[in-house]
Amino acid sequence: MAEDTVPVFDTLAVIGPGLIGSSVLRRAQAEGNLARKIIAVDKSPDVCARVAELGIADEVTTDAAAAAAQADCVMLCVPVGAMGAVAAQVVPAMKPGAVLTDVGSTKVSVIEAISPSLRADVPYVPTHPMAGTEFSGPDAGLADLFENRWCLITPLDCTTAEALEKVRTLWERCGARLREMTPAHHDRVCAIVSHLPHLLAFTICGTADDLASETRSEVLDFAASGFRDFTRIAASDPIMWRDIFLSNREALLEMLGRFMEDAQAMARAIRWEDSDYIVDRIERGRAIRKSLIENKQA
Ligand SMILES: NC(=O)C1=CN([C@@H]2O[C@H](COP(=O)(O)OP(=O)(O)OC[C@H]3O[C@@H](n4cnc5c(N)ncnc54)[C@H](O)[C@@H]3O)[C@@H](O)[C@H]2O)C=CC1
Ligand SMILES: O=C(O)C(=O)Cc1ccc(O)cc1
Repeated sequence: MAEDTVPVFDTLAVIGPGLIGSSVLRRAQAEGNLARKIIAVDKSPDVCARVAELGIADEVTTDAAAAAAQADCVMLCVPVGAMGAVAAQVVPAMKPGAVLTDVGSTKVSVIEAISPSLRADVPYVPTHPMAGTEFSGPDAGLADLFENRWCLITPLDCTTAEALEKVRTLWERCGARLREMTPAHHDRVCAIVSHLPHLLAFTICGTADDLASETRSEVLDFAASGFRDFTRIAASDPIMWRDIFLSNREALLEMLGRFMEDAQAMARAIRWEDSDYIVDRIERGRAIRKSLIENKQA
């Protein structure tokens, strides 16, 4: 058997087969070399029934501990606020040497929440695939969601080299590009590139919605592409984003503070007709967009 056809894990349990978890399931099914057997676990019987209907896992159950007991890798794909409780349920049931990993959008507080459940014989590899959409649930997943997207990995002292290598291979086989960093650095980077933009999108839609009703209907009728682009992000899942904001509170508040200072500076430039400042800021935005396109991340 060629090396890249050998499955990375014998049995992979995906806990929370929503957008991200079901994308991993679909990829595992499409490639055949992520795991020999795939188990999907969700607390919601409706989600389990849908995953079974979609036929994207070999086994589907609401019993997280029973699935974890069979698995060589348990991947937590639940909202970040649920990670600690789910780890407490699954880790005691895991086989010695089986790998624990998560895909949460924040890392410091997820690691803090999972740490009390960790065992010396269960290596833990925290990850964050930087790919997604505004949709959630098992129907939203895509086998190529991670193709050419970054997956950030924040190894810890309890991350063995062997577990890290396996999780890296799993994400490479999902098509992702990998980057390792510390959990604290991860949270600052994601606060600016992901969490603050979502906060701004939710806020601007709220501001528009607070306007008098006739103006609000005009917003809906005439929304130019600027507003429309914010509404896509603002359609994201409220529980997931509540959890992200609360769990990355410090880094997010710091980036929001910086943003508000810069927005004030822009307001001042507009008030005093400082054209050079305005043009400079817009040119910087255009340059960032151009680099994203060159990096194939647009
Ligand atoms: N949506 C996105 O674009 C991205 C999300 N993430 C992270 O991935 C994780 C999952 O996000 P999505 O797939 O978007 O969420 P989702 O809402 O589509 O799926 C989450 C699933 O977890 C299940 N769940 C919740 N609590 C549970 C529990 N205690 N036990 C078992 N199942 C439970 C829910 O029933 C749901 O089916 C989150 O931590 C999120 O921060 C990471 C990258 C991108
Ligand atoms: O849909 C979008 O624009 C996203 O930003 C998706 C996304 C959401 C959460 C993450 O942690 C990573 C990516």
